[in-house]
Amino acid sequence: MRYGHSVAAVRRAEGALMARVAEGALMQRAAAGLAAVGADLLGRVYGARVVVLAGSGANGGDALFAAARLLRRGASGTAVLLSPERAHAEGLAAFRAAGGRVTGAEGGPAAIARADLVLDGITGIGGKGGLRPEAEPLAEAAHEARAAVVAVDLPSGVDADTGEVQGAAVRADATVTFGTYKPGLLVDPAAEHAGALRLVEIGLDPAELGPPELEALQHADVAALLPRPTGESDKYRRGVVGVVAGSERYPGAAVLAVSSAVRGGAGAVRYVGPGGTAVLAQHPETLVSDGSPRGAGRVQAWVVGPGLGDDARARTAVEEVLQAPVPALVDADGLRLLSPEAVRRREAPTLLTPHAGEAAALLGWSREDVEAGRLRAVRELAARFGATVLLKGSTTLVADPDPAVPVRANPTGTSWLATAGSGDVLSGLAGSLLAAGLPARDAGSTAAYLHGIAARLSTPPLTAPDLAAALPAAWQNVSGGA
Ligand SMILES: NC(=O)C1=CN([C@@H]2O[C@H](COP(=O)(O)OP(=O)(O)OC[C@H]3O[C@@H](n4cnc5c(N)ncnc54)[C@H](OP(=O)(O)O)[C@@H]3O)[C@@H](O)[C@H]2O)[C@@H](O)CC1
Ligand SMILES: [K+]
Repeated sequence: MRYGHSVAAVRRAEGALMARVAEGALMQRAAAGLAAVGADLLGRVYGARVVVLAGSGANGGDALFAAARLLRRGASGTAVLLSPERAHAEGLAAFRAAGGRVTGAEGGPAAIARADLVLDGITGIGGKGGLRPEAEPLAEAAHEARAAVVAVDLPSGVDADTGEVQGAAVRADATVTFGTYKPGLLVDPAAEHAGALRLVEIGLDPAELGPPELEALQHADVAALLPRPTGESDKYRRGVVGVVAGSERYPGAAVLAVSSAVRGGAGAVRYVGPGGTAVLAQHPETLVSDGSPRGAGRVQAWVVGPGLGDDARARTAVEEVLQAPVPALVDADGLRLLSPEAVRRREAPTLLTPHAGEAAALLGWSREDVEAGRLRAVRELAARFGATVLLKGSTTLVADPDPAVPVRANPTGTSWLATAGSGDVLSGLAGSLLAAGLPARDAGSTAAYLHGIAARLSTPPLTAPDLAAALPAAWQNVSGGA
């Protein structure tokens, strides 16, 4: 698991640690880790040209000390100081002593254009708002240069706690972060600025850090969560998932949601709706009925919404699913038809799976506001509906209704997932995991993880059926065949 802690938690743990170690020791640990990543990216340090973008805080200090280490191994270097009179004094002295040159912001773009490596030490967790105007041309030049850009702790200009980006921010190829991940590194739009993530341990005490704001599953976490049949299992004990999807107008959504539900860990899939013939043609193992959910027989979880349309039948289906005493996933058209009150009244878990546009409609926000403030949006939805909410996107987020429970951010997303029917595949899969007994946050985050891996294993440009077909391979890839 990767954990993302708030700036307040990092400051608290840093304060406790600083009281126990020699002054400057933490910065040296950070600089050593940063220099090692820089050396890795350069391949050959001797003769390489390193540029440091140094703000006035400790973030600039880290970058200057790291550059000094590279200079001592034969690199040449220029520090671009954003406020020359307030640069980190010890870092600057070490950099100069190692032979580094110094310039003001105006000399930055020319130096960056010739660089092999740019260390972005403008701001770290002390940064407020986007980049200031004097730093913007430097971020721009770094983005355009051929140099590898390494962000120190965070890409400067992104919000560490929320992942929001107000105005300009540095775009890095890699980010070396210290002690713990920050939520912003795992949530878009900031995550898009961070590139590959590297964590450098500096000795922060987990007890001082406290619970994380955010978590990102890794392979081993997902492998441990995936349901596995035992000797005692039969199809009913493994869970039956009911899928209410598709309509005369959109029969394809039914087939897609079922195609992932049958591959999602439940023992059987019950399909309810007018698409039974199309579903059976693709998945003869499905139990089909064209009545309404209430009369369809027992299930351990319902999925309602993909391609459902909005006629009277669709409305009744959503109502009946929300009245059922089993976990329910509501997606797509189901989100337009649900009554918030009916969701709040439920005792069994509810998982809502909106994309940004649907989330905006549910919240009464603009789509742009949801996209810019994804963490805020998903938490707000979970609180308002008293439900688990999966907000789709390149970093899909899953929030529990209890605000003390960390939000899960999915690290496996890819832009190839932005394809028609991809959401239907995700709902069938997550519903199947719910029926197999996973709690809603685990079902949603595990489904998002596998969905992303399936996309990565498929040959682009991928289609939704490819994605469903790749789920067994994704499952194997994550669980190592176990
Ligand atoms: N956590 C740990 O254990 C360890 C942390 N370490 C490191 O310390 C870093 C935090 O350092 P920090 O607290 O000195 O703040 P930092 O991020 O350098 O920036 C503050 C300066 O930036 C300025 N500034 C603000 N906003 C701005 C903007 N939008 N655009 C431009 N400038 C802006 C502001 O200046 P002012 O407002 O005074 O002009 C202020 O002086 C942390 O990220 C990590 O790298 C490591 O050394 C090892 C141990
Ligand atoms: K930075």
